[in-house]
Amino acid sequence: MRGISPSGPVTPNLSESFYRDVLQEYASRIKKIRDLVLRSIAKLLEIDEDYFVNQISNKAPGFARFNYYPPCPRPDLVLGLRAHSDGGLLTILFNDDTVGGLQVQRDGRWYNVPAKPHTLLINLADCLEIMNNGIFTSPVHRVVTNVEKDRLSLAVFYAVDAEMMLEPAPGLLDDKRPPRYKKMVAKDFVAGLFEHFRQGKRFIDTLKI
Ligand SMILES: O=C(O)CCC(=O)C(=O)O
Ligand SMILES: [Fe+2]
Repeated sequence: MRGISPSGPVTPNLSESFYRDVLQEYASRIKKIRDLVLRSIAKLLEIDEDYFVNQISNKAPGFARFNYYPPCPRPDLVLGLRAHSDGGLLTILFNDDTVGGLQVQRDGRWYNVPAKPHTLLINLADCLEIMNNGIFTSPVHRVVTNVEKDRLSLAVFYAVDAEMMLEPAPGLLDDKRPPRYKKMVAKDFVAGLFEHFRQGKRFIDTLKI
């Protein structure tokens, strides 16, 4: 998938339909990984194995985004992508295997995610954090720039239907485990996400009870 030269991205002379076919093939393969991960999380939480998979209706959107980070002479001043958590259900990230840059935050510290060949990185995202009532959380991450090398990544974001009510799975709630997030219609959540991202804040934090 990679086409990078020291002077910038190379666009091989391949047709639009070739890219479409490759992306469609990729999307259909990673969908199986998405469902496997969602089922595994449900199993770990001891709820109906299909609970999260069933939250993805035919109307639920999925987006692919190619990120290109050119070399930057001042990584100390410029980020490739500012700190955020992904807003949807799950993100599958296909990272450049030769250049690092992705960092994950934990307890206020940043950790480098190693660049590894043949590796997909799966991010649990905000909607899934709400649905699992905060047992598994959506990690804050960012991308730092590199003086010499450019970098590519492909992120596929799986979201939920815009009209869906976002709320913790009923199977995870009882008298001792009350909901930790306020309910919200998914489209209102998405609208809030972008507004908060611009301000460098996380919308999900405003929904915590
Ligand atoms: O480029 C990366 O490694 C991360 C991209 C990312 O976090 C995003 O697109 O939301
Ligand atoms: Fe992200």
